Amino acid sequence: MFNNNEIEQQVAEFLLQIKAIKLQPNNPFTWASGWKSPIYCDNRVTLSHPSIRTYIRQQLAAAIHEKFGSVGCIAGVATAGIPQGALVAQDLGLPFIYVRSKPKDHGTGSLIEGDITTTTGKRVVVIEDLISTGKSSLQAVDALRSAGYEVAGLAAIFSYGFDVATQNFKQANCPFVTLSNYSALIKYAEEHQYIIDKDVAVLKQWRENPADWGK
Ligand SMILES: O=P(O)(O)OC[C@H]1O[C@H](OP(=O)(O)OP(=O)(O)O)[C@H](O)[C@@H]1O
Ligand SMILES: O=C(O)c1cc(=O)[nH]c(=O)[nH]1
Repeated sequence: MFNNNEIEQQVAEFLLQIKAIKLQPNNPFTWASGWKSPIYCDNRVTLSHPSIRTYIRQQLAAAIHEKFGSVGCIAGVATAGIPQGALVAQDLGLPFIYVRSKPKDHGTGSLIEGDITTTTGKRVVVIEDLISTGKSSLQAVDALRSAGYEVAGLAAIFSYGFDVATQNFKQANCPFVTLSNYSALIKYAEEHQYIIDKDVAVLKQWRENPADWGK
């Protein structure tokens, strides 16, 4: 049974354990959106830990089954969604394709890579590693729809839970599910002394207005 709370906490614990969560209040990260941030969640690190990537793969597969039912294809969002998506596709025995952020500028010039000519498997679930604003995810969703796919929804490992992302997904009419999220992460990190009070204060201030923080 897909149990959200338990999974949220377990994934948060894994991310903290393997130092995939990085805090740099004095040397902020720049995100894909251009936002500055004191925190970075590097889900790519999970790939280097076989038992953790297995857990994530299995939970993503279970979430897809529960939330989106029967699907014919898995699509990864380049680049961090590619390995996660390929693992999930393997788990489910489904075809796999991936969507680049822009068309390749040589060779085939493809935006979507893989066999997109099959008429079966046109109901696809998109795999992303992380949702901040949701822009990268939804760009991939658009590309797939333009190529004739029916996007059942998107599954990601982690979301910051920003309103802007919720609105963007709603506007795009694309349901999504994530294994863990920022509030579960902070709860676990505070309870288990992964962050010091000074950083908790910075994160609280950042979370109030992430788009303008550090500018
Ligand atoms: O929700 P958004 O505001 O779009 O941000 C999230 C995106 O940012 C990261 O990708 P990045 O652009 O860093 O590229 P990568 O996957 O190639 O590392 C992440 O993997 C998501 O795709
Ligand atoms: O928004 C992003 O670019 C981003 C944030 C984050 O915490 N981790 C990541 O991989 N990308």
